[in-house]
Amino acid sequence: METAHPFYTLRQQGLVRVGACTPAATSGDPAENAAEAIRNAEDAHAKGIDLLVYPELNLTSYAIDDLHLQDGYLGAVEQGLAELVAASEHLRPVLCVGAALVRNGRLYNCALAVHRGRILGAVPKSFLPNYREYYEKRWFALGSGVTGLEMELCGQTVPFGTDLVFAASDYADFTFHMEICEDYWSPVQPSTEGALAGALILCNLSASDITIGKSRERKMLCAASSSRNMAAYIYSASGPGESTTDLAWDGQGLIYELGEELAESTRFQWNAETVYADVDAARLRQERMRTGTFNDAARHLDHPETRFRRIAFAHGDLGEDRGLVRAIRRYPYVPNAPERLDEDCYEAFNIQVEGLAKRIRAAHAKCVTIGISGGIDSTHALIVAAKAMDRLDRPRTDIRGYTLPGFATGEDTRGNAWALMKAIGCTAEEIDIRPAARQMLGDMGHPFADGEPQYDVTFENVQAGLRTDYLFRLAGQHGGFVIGTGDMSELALGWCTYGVGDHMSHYGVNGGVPKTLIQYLIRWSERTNQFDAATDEVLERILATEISPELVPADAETGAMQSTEDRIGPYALHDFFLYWTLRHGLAPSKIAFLAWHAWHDRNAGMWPIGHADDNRPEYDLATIEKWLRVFLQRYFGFAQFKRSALPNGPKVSGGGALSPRGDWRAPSDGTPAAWLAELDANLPR
Ligand SMILES: Nc1ncnc2c1ncn2[C@@H]1O[C@H](COP(=O)(O)OP(=O)(O)OC[C@H]2O[C@@H]([n+]3cccc(C(=O)O)c3)[C@H](O)[C@@H]2O)[C@@H](O)[C@H]1O
Ligand SMILES: Nc1ncnc2c1ncn2[C@@H]1O[C@H](COP(=O)(O)OP(=O)(O)OP(=O)(O)O)[C@@H](O)[C@H]1O
Ligand SMILES: NC(=O)CC[C@H](N)C(=O)O
Repeated sequence: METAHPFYTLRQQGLVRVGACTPAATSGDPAENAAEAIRNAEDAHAKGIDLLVYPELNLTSYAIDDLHLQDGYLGAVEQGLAELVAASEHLRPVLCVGAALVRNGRLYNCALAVHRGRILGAVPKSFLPNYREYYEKRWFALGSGVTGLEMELCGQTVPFGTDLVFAASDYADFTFHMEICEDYWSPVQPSTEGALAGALILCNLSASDITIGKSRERKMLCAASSSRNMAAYIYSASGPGESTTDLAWDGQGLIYELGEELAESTRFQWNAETVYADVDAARLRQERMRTGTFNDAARHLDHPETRFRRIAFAHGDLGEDRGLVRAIRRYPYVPNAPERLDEDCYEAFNIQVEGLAKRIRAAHAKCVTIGISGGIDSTHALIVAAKAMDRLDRPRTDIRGYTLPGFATGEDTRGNAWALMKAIGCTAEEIDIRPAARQMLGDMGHPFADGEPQYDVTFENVQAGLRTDYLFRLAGQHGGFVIGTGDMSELALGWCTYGVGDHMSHYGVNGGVPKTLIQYLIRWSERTNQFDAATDEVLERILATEISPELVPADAETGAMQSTEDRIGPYALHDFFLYWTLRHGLAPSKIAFLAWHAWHDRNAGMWPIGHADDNRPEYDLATIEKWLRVFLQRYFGFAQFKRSALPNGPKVSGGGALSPRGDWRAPSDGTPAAWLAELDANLPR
């Protein structure tokens, strides 16, 4: 295998490829089960899998009743294990295999970690089911409380106990724990202690007979375990080939991470199957670090890491490019699946409406004022305000919409602004800000006042400032307050005019909504008939218009409007960068790695439902790097002072918010140097 630039390797990015194997079982034949396990391990090796989880007692067989207690049989199990250990010598994955083993005259139902010819440890099952169809206490000794021991196995001295976590010495964040089937049905799950002791990946070797509804129950437990323990959870249940004397087996392999399913096997099939996925162990470590409850829970259980043995092993990763087996959303704030998208939009929209309605009532506002540009942010703020007034049983005329054309306002957007205000039924007015702007620019000695085409930031900010000035004074005049329209993406970038500008308002309804979601919220309001057909028609027109602040006149030769995305980069990428920075704290090079996998091929992966076919860009690594630099410079540098003085507004997304009183606190005089240096050091050149 060829060595790749570290940037392209899973190890560098803190990802570990894990597999759940459902082998073809042969009931009561350890030699054949070992041979099958070796075939599965070789297949996993070829797939580049780092950690492979087999079912409970896969070498021994689970449903063999009193055969478990036959010395002749137990010898065959150890022989099978020895063959697997020998075969593992040249294989990549750590193998989590199940076998019944005798130690000190007691038979234990064990999970063993086997890697490159070494048995790293043996963990006995803590909880033995002995109710309904289960009789495990008839054969096995309880593992609960068994710690600190060793056993002799296949000529090796092997750590034995429920106090083991395994950690690769040459692969950061590759740490795991093993538990066995019933262990995760228990109210006190052994893997919780393993997680608190440092394991990021939790493995469950299971022999769970299938009855109606059991699959859902197992998924629920995987989701809950991975979510509560802030971990990846790999689960493998025995499949066809186990004895069907009284029970049946479906072979269910599952991989979960932080409550979300990454992979699932096909059940009820005779052939072996290994499902696999790349789990983001570094993200899990981050998640624990940023959720104090995880530390508190360790204290609550008297710090399991002081009791656990940490078994080190050298993984021996060769540093090859193994691609990425993991779905990465192009739009982290926009779900791909239609039902999820509708649910998210319903919640987002109602959070905004609820936030504003409460504020209107609390402020005893006679009206609200909004600057209506014909762009999507102010459009969205207006439809949220309309619903808020509806909910308060007040007329929509209590919304005072102002279109405030300046030097660069296009006729189309101005027309859209008017059409929208009419369709919504708010009070609509127009004030030409150009005379006031000319006056101000002249007073300031700006060359534009003398006819020079100097369209600099001052020229822009004078217009943005005057609009805000008008809106605040009009709000005061009419007994109301100003609704801010700026969105979360603009706050991330500091893409607004500070203080006396669109940065300021009395209540910012969109501050918690990223730009990429706003378009979907407007579409959702159309799809779910929140407004009438006339409004929907205007909304469609507005969605079709390119995002532009319209602060600088159109190009004299081409007539092209100033495009926001030409200047600061695509919001699609900025929202991607924002999500992984704000919510997960990932290093910039890791974010570039994920962005490249998500965006470099327009035909790969999913697009959100309804996403236009003719608007499916792709970005190479150089482009991603270019805009990521802009993002880092603005987000960690220049933009924070604007966020530190932010109006109130509701948090909307689980992906974070930028209020200095909420999810994101940072100094207003910071520097992006460390993040830019990390990018320099780790991107391929
Ligand atoms: N850390 C810090 N603490 C305190 N003050 C700091 C500061 N860093 C810069 N400053 C000062 O802040 C000022 C610069 O900030 P600011 O006045 O906001 O102005 P600035 O960010 O330079 O300009 C606003 C930008 O936002 C764009 N914009 C405006 C309006 C709407 C939209 C839109 O598309 O929605 C876009 C516009 O095109 C322009 O590029 C300077 O006077 C600078 O000295
Ligand atoms: N011509 C205009 N008339 C009224 N208000 C305006 C006008 N232009 C800008 N504004 C106000 O300033 C805000 C920021 O304007 P700008 O167009 O620069 O950015 P934007 O983020 O693209 O917003 P939008 O999508 O609402 O246009 C707008 O949301 C709007 O409230
Ligand atoms: N092997 C086991 O521990 C099976 C018990 C488990 N509660 C089940 O329902 O599948």
